[in-house]
Amino acid sequence: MFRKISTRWLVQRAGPNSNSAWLVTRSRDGTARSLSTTNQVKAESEEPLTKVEEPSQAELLREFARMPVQRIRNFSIIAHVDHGKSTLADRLLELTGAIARNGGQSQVLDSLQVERERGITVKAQTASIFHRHKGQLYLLNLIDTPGHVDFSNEVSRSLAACDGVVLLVDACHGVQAQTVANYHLAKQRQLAVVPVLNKIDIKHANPDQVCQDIKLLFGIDPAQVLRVSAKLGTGVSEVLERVIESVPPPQVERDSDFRALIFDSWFDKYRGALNLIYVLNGKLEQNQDIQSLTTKKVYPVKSISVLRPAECPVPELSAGQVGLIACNMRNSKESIVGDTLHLKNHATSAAGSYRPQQPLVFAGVFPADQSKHVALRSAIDKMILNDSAVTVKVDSSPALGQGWRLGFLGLLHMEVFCQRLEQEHGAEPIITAPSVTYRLVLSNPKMIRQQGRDTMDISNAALFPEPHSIKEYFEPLVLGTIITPTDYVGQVIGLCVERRGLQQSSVNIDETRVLMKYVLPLSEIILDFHDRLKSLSSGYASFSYEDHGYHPSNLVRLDIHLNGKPVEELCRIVHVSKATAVARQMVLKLRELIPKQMVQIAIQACVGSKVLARETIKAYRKDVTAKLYGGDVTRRMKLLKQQAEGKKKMRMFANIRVPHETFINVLKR
Ligand SMILES: Nc1nc2c(ncn2[C@@H]2O[C@H](COP(=O)(O)OP(=O)(O)OP(=O)(O)O)[C@@H](O)[C@H]2O)c(=O)[nH]1
Repeated sequence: MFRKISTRWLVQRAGPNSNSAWLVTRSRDGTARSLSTTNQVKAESEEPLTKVEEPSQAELLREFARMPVQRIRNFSIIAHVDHGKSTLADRLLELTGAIARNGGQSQVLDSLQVERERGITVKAQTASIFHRHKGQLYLLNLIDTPGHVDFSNEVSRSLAACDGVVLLVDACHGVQAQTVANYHLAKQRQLAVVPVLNKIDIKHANPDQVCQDIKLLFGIDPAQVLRVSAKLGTGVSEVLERVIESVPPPQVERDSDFRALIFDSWFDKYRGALNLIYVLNGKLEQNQDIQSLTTKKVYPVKSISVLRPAECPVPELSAGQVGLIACNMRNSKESIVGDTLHLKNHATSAAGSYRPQQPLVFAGVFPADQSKHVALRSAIDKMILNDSAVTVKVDSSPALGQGWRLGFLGLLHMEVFCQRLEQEHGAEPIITAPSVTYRLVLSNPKMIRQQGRDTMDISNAALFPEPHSIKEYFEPLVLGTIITPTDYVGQVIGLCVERRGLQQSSVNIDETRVLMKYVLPLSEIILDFHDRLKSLSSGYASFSYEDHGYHPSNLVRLDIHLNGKPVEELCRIVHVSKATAVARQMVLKLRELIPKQMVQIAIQACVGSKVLARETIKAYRKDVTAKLYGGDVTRRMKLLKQQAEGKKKMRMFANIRVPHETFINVLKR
C-alpha cells in the first residue's frame, strides 16, 4: 500500500535530479502530477507516493534551447594539484543528474588513460548541467581544470569561456602556490570568485586557519568561504546555489550575427576535428556555413551537440552557451584554439582574448624508424589539436634523421604528451634531451639569417655556435612562488641557492607557513626542482612559476663523446659553474644506461677540447683461449693479442648502440 514519506526522503529518492520541478508523483487515482517548487514538494509530501520519475533527456534538451541568457552560468573549478577539483565536479554532476550516483566510476571528467594512470587531470573538461534554483531552471557550464603548473595553459584557455570560478582550497594543506597563481589568473580576467574549502571531513583539517590565510592572501572574508567535503558530498549543493547567485550571466548578445570562440578541439576518427565553442553573439544552426576569422576558410556545420558530459545532439546553440560542433575541419592548421568563427561573409572582430602560453622547454622528437615518419607526423598533428600549448618546428639530426622540435610548458607536460602519443596514437617516438631557449649576441651579426637583429635564440644545443663567435649569453629566468612549512625553510633556501636562485621576498602566511618568491634560471628548475622540493619538505612545499624574461649569463656547450665521436643528441648547454658537476653526473649515468657491447666504450664529457669527465664501459670478452688445452703459453698470448687488435679496429668503426630512452633517462637524477 501507500506509504507516507517525508520531504527529505522524497528529494533524496528523486536522486541526482533534486530539481523539484522534475519530480512527478502519481496520486491515488493514478494521474501524474508534477511538483514545480520546493514549497510545493513540502505541501504535497504528505500525499501517498508510488513512483518518482526523472525528466527525460529530451525534456532537458528542450529547456536548453529555450534557456534565456539570464539563467546561464559559465564557471571553472580551479585549485592547486589534488585539492579535489575532479571529485567536486563528480559530485556536481551527480547532484544535477548528469551522471548516475554511485555509478562506480570516479572522476568521470578525467577520461584519458594517462589521467587515470597518473591520477592527475591534464585536460580541462566541460559539462553542461541543469539546476533548479528558487523555482527556476538554470544552465550551468562547468569546466574542471588541471592543477599542475605544466598544464596552466588549460586553465587560461578555460577561463576565456567563463564568467566566474570556484576557487577550491584543501582544508588540510591550505593555500598552495598554484592556488595563488590561479587566483591571480581569475582576477586578471575580472571573474567572480566563489571560495570553497574542501576536505573538511578529514580529522586534522584546520578550516578556520585556512580561512584566515585566504583572508590574508586574497582579502576574502572568512564568512564567504563555503565548507564542503567533495568526497562525502557535504555542502556541495550550496556550491551550486552560490555559483548561481555570485557568478554573473554571460555578457553576450543574442540579437546579432553569430560569433563564437573556439576554446578547445580534438580529433575524431570519423568526423575530423571537433571544436568546443563558446557562443558570444547570435545563434548557430545545423547546416549553416561558418567561416574562420584566421584562415578565412568556410565550413558547413555538420552537427551540433552539448556535453553532459556525454555528447547530446541539439539543433542549435545560442549566445552564452557552450557546445561542440563538427564542421569538416581536418587538422590543427584549420581548427585553431583561440580562433573566432562567424557566419560566412559576415566578417567580425575577434571573440575573446585567449592566447596560448609560450612554451618554455624544447625537445627533439624523432621516429624510431624513418619509415614511420608520416605516421608520427599525423599523430603529432592530432595531438596538437588537443593541446594548443605545444609548438612544432621541423628538425633533423645526423643520428636520428628527420623529426621535429616541440615546445612544451614543462617536463611533465612533455612526458604526458609523449605518453599520449604512444597510448592514443600508437606512435613510438625518440625524445631528445629537453632544453630551454637561450639568447646569444654574436660578435659577427652577419652570421644570423634574421636580418636587422644581432641576437640569436637557440634551444638546440647541437646548433650552439663556437664560443669565439659569441659576444654575450642570456638565459631565461622565472619568478617562482614557493609556499613551505616553516620547519623546512632552511632546506628550501638551500635548494634555491644550489639552483642559482635569488630571493625576492619572504612573507609569513601564518605561524606555520612561509611564502617565498625566488628568481631562478628556468634551466635549473625544468628537470627535477619540483621533485627535490617535494622530497626535502616531506611533500608539504608547493611551487609555481611564471616567465621573468632574460638575464646575462655565462654558458658553455657540454659535448658527450662515445669513443671519440660526439653524440649531438646528448650535448647540453650548461652554466659554466655547473659544467664539471654535470659532466661527472652525465658520464656516470651513461655508464649505467648504455648496455655492454662487443667493443669497449669510452664516454667523455668535454667543453671544447677539454675533457671534464670520463668513464669506460668494458666490452664483452669472448674466451678465445677456451679451445686450447695445455700447450705453449705463447700460443695463448698470440690469440689474446689478435683479439685485442680486432677490438681496436672495431672500436674505430663500430656504431655504438644507444637505447632510445637513454636521451631522457640520462637527465633524471
Ligand atoms: N577525505 C577527502 N578526500 C578528498 C576530498 N575531495 C577529494 N579527495 C581526495 O583527494 C584526492 C585528489 O582529488 P582529485 O579530485 O583528483 O583532485 P584534483 O584537484 O582534481 O587533482 P588534479 O586535477 O590532478 O590537480 C583524491 O584521492 C580524492 O579522493 C574530500 O572532500 N575529502
